[in-house]
Amino acid sequence: MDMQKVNSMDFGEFVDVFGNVIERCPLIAAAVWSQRPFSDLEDLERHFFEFIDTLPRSGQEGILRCHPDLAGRDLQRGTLTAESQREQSGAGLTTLSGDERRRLSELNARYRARFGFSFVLAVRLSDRAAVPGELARRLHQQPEHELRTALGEVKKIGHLRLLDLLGSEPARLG
Ligand SMILES: NC(=O)NC1=NC(=O)NC1=O
Repeated sequence: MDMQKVNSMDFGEFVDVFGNVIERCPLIAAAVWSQRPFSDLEDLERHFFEFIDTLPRSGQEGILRCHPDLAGRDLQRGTLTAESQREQSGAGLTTLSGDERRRLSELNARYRARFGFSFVLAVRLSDRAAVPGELARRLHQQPEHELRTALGEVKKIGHLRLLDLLGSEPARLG
């Protein structure tokens, strides 16, 4: 998909395509649409990220709460969004042992109790073996620092999803 196509989308099309770039936060795409035209993927992405950065803390925490837990209830129930399903199964989170799932669930609960939002990690850039360790490490971060770290992961997920959507056009030979 090229930027000319993106810039010609009406509101409904734009939110249909980009509404889940930030997990379960179509509001962000709905807001960013009015910033068109976008010069390229980086420009489009910058608008998504500026929206997140300029939210009050409560809004930023709300974005984190919209993310389904890793190997959590949504995955068990099959209620993940298509993007999350691909990411979580791609990272091997659908084939955890009972013990691994219980450990992750217990760590997630401790993390949520401490910070008031879910643990978010761009699992396409990680793997199932690293998740518990990363969660345990971040569990001890200071809240202000962890909020920034978690939002950084949201942006990594968003960047990869935008690449999936806009990808690099097949090189035009000649
Ligand atoms: N809580 C999460 O980190 N969720 C997710 N990370 C991903 O990369 N995809 C998800 O659904």
